[in-house]
Amino acid sequence: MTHPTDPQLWPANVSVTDGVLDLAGLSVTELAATYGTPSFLLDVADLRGRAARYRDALAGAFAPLGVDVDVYYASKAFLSTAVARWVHAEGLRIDTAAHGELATAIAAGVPGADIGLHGNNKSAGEITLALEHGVGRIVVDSLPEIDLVGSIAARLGVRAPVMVRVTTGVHAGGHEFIATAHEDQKFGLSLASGAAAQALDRIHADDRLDLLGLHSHIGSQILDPAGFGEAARALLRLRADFAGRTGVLLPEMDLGGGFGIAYLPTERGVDVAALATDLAEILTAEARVLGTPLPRLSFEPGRAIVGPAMITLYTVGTVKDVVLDDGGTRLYVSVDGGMSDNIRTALYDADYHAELTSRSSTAPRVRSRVVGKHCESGDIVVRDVLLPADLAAGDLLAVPATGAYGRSMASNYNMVPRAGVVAVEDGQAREIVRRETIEDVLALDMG
Ligand SMILES: Cc1ncc(COP(=O)(O)O)c(C=O)c1O
Ligand SMILES: N[C@@H](CCCC[NH3+])C(=O)O
Repeated sequence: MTHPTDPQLWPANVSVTDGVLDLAGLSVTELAATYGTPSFLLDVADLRGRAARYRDALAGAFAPLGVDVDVYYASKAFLSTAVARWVHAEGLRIDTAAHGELATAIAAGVPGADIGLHGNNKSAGEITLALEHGVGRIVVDSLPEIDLVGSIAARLGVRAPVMVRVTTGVHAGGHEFIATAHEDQKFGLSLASGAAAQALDRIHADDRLDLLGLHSHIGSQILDPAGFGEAARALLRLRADFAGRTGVLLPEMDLGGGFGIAYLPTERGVDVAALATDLAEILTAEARVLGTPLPRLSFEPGRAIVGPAMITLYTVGTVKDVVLDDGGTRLYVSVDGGMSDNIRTALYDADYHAELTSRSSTAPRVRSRVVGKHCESGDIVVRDVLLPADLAAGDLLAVPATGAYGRSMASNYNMVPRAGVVAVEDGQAREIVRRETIEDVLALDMG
């Protein structure tokens, strides 16, 4: 059994007394009574600590080289105005990829200069909103987008700061659906086909655009850091080629996000300090070969900042023993949420862990599966976990490491209201995203 205090898997401020989990000074039994379940519970100090550690590790590794580093929080992992303010206060900027994320960052009071805009199919409305708010950069993802951004900038009378997202051919990431830099997928401009160089030339020749540099995001939930170095070297070479052609040495380079975290007691997340130190060496060596100084760098971690800072709290309902082909049994533990608050298990075969957190149990641990309440047999939250055999309706189960791509990918499947997010700090809790009600769901029905 893993005791829920392993900081790789659980938020930093958890403890367990008589089997009851306490998060930042409040027990999950009190939190469930006040806010209901399923709920996402956020350890605010843990979130802020991770943001600060990423900033310090990445900036610290490059400071001795005289290279400045910006860290953008990839808000697709999870965003609310409170989270935007907290991570911004820790020195992170905000990376957005659609209207809602951009609007939330703006509503949080994050200055435009500290916001970036991504997307493979940005609308004219999104680009206009970004430029009206003076975003620090728009990451161009296709050739047609160059003219779209240019024409909107001209209409607004501004010069648009842009980067070019380069598909480097590096294959990385936890699942095919979340690898983003191989050739046959929708993101970016290919290095191999020459599309990236063509984009650079076009932007360079366009007075409406200010070309800041190159961007690469190779994938998500990456546990082997080698791909970052490979992609970075490819970008430095492209930058040197461009400088050779035009005499312009691009000032910035973004190496994206994708830093993997632990989802199981046996896993370890990426050691960002070690990764940053290795990367600093790789980039220094490559820059020496190319004879070019290093650019200002940026990174876009999402999952690694918010993922481990949240847990999902569920109430157990039906529990049944199912006989398997091998003659053994599996305990099917149904909870009051499921694929509507965590689609990752169904979508990526993702693994999660779960613990009973509302009482202690001396019952033997048995092979179990935590499933949701939706009308799909694939509605699985935790595929394989050992749970006490005496689990019963009314028990509280917690699933750790659900802060990233849980609430942000939540749905109303079966017309369930989406779970809220409760932020806890120093014994105080408040909902930062309100739990939806049936009235919210019905309100969209126009009759
Ligand atoms: C462009 C871009 N930047 C950053 C991220 C953040 O990734 P992660 O949450 O894996 O750190 C993503 C998602 O993978 C992305 O597409
Ligand atoms: N949603 C994915 C990550 C995609 C990241 C966006 N490029 C996940 O849950 O792992």
